[in-house]
Amino acid sequence: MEEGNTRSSKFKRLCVFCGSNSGNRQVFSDAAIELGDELVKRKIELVYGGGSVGLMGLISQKVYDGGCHVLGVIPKALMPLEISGQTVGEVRTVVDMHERKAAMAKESDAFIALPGGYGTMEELLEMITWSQLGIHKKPVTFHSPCLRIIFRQTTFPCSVLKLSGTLHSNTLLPTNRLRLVKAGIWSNSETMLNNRMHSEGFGGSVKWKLNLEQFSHDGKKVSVKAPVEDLLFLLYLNIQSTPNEKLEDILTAIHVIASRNSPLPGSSVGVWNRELGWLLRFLFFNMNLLPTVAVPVQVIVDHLVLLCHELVGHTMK
Ligand SMILES: CC(C)=CCNc1ncnc2c1ncn2[C@@H]1O[C@H](COP(=O)(O)O)[C@@H](O)[C@H]1O
Repeated sequence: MEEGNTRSSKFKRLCVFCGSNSGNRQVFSDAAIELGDELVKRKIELVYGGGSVGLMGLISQKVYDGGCHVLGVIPKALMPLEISGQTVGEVRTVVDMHERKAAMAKESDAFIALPGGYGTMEELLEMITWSQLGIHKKPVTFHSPCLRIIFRQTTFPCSVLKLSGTLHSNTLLPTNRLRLVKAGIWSNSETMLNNRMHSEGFGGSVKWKLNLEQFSHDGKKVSVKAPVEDLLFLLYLNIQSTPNEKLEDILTAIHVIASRNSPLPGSSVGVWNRELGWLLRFLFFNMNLLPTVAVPVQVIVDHLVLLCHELVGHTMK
């Protein structure tokens, strides 16, 4: 809901993981400032790692200047100004990095990662792991508006995504593999987060999941109830390995779905339709830039057919 320049959000406090450096490209700083603006617009409080270095400093200053509460959680060892700089807003001192992460997780409703290095990646992956273990049930994602930029210009999410390649060694259960590749494809991080909340039963019942019992990988049948976004993300990861004629079919199918606007009452199909439209554009822009995950093309096509039937079936009722 929008009121002038202010939007409401179901998230009160968001934890942002990001680089302690600004990187060598303006787009990273822009992304931090842009996300800071989004939080202010939505009156969402920030939880972050404290200090004023790098992207952490940029986003915390932006949110603080915008009048929203900022909580910086900083280990004693990083407290000296010459290490981390001045923290704006509330400062919570903790004993070590472990306690910091636990505090950041406890204080937040969701997690978003901006570009960063090892620290950011470690924090992001730990939150995904905790989600996998059921330690928390909060959404975890990348700040999607800069996803395209990140794909083009850093190896960070590519590294995360490449981890999803472990699916081939069966060390990741299909359900957890899907959790790992949750990085947003949407134009709007919050839509993505809301959908995660939605599909995981927060703030509403589970309404829109595909039953992937027909999913066959390496000759094995798996049984997964997956939100549509997971399927689309798999598609997105694999589109590069899809032969052109199939690709055209897929994109046409997506377009047909995207042009439908008659969701079931109370369902999130309307949201999906909009997001599918965005996906279409995104796919065209990024087709050649994506890491390949060698899921057989036929599996993806089968999924998509299933997806079309499900979506069309539901939207036409
Ligand atoms: C000793 C030193 C170089 C300190 C730099 N100053 C820092 N101050 C506060 N948190 C930090 C600092 N460096 C890394 N971090 C932690 O690591 C994450 C970012 O690491 P990175 O830049 O992506 O890899 C941050 O979210 C934060 O939790």
